[in-house]
Amino acid sequence: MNESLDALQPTMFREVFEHHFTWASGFERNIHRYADRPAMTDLPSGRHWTYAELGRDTGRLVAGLAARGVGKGDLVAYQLYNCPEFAMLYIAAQGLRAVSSPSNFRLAAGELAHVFDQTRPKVFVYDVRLADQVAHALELADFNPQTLAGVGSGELLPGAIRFDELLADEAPSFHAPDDASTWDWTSLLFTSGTTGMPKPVPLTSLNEVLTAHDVIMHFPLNAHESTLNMSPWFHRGGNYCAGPNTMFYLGGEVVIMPKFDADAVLDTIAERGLAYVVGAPTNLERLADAQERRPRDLSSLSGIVTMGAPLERAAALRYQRVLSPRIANGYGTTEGFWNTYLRPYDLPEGSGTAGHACLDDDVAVVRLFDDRTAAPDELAAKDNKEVGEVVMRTPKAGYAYLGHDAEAAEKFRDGWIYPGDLATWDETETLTIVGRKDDMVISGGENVHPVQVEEILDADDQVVDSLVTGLPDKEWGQVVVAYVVPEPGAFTDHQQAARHLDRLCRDAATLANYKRPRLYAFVDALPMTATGKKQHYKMHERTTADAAKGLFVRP
Ligand SMILES: CC(=O)SCCNC(=O)CCNC(=O)[C@H](O)C(C)(C)COP(=O)(O)OP(=O)(O)OC[C@H]1O[C@@H](n2cnc3c(N)ncnc32)[C@H](O)[C@@H]1OP(=O)(O)O
Repeated sequence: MNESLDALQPTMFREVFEHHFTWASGFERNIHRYADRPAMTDLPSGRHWTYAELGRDTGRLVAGLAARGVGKGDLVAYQLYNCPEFAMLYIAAQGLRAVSSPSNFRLAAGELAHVFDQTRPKVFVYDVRLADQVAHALELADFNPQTLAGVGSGELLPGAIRFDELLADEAPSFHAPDDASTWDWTSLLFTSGTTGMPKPVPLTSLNEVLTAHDVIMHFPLNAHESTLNMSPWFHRGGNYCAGPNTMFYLGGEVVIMPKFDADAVLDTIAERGLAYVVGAPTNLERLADAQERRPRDLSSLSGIVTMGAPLERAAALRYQRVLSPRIANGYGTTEGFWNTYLRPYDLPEGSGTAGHACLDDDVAVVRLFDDRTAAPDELAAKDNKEVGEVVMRTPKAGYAYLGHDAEAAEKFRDGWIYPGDLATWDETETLTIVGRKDDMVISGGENVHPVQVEEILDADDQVVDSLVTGLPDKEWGQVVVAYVVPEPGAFTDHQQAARHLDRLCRDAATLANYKRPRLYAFVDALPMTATGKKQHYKMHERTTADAAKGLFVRP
């Protein structure tokens, strides 16, 4: 050992790493480096920003929020469709060492109240079109944020101000705080826990930077390119997958379309020469249908990236043929972003798989015991495609939940994330996702936890028991379906019964609309374990056959 080298400390590097390797520093660099280049274009309003203009407006927002007392560690929460204000709040929070926290605009009032209960944000910004549900949620949570602001021209809630009033008249351009640290918590996202209710996932500035790096490298993306992320930005796969997080760190342009419309996306690719579009497989399915109906020139595309649900083999091959030869698919979680990536050159052979581990990540499939607990030290066999649990270790995760220590201890163990996905791998360590440990359904890229729906159905006095699962579907990946055991003599008219239960779900304050079952089947009994647990996988296995037999009733 060279003692002089051993005694030498990388002190200056540590300083630079900690204070100048933040997401905010990266964005600030681009304000100057790419001052006159396009940063953001909002398609519905036609508004657009260069980097200098975005630096100016986010500087005004930083000053306006600071004047309202927002500082280090304060939560700046918002419930917005993809829009310029969303991007500006995300940036401005980083200019204050505050924490930005977007929530799902499809949440039911009771679910949003749960978000308020857990986080009590100092600022809450909402789209005025969501005013009714926000008002209901604030009332349920008995909560009044210090600052409540509305985006849009409709009527405001009592006590709310317009978003524009948050912008100071005079302020310096955005500046990364000198004391900001790569270790600061900068974002708080939400994932649905085992109960289905939103659970807060914090990310550090370093997580934000490394996620941007990862996306830039894997697509790959260049600073002169424009992207359109079709997913809602409140998802990790939205903002972070060539949305504001990546593109403003890189210096490229974000094109905003708040409401997904396949024809409008294809027209925009052709008109604006977009390099990438990103979305869940459901988005791609609709794009492919629309492109087949009316072909456009999509030659500007460097690729299409999808995540949020498995990409089926036949679908991947079709999108390659109809949309772009370069189709990619990331597999991961809100906690850790993507950890495997199906690269365009893996196609067509690899289609249907989730590809290989990402550059900075360790991914393994570990053996399961009979009761489906993982054996962390034993790998699942690669040669006979043994089904195990996939685990990952990644610098893109914060390895924490806010206020859910028990669930954090379950999910994060010895530096590994246990997301609950069942998978196989082969000799080349290509991963294939085959199911879930916890019976979660993925519909259109959104997670639905059966228990959250079953609780609502079971509360009806004509229902003995219910079981919610997913029916495989070409467009949605899976459609949420419910098997219901009625009380003797109840629900003789199945059509009427389905309508009654659908109304129950629509009216439930704790269930977002997209989670409600689209089909119902009425059965005499449900499969149970010896200890009285519902066996979802058994019903899941028969859904396709039941659909073919016409067993399901649409409300
Ligand atoms: C690690 C990660 O973060 S990856 C996350 C990736 N996930 C995603 O990106 C989510 C992608 N999904 C979506 O954006 C949307 O669900 C879409 C685009 C697929 C469908 O949305 P839209 O067609 O715009 O639906 P819209 O909002 O107009 O609602 C129409 C109906 O569809 C329902 N709906 C919307 N999304 C879904 C869904 N995912 N599943 C089931 N139903 C849905 C709505 O509840 C509504 O029902 P109703 O008319 O009976 O009330």
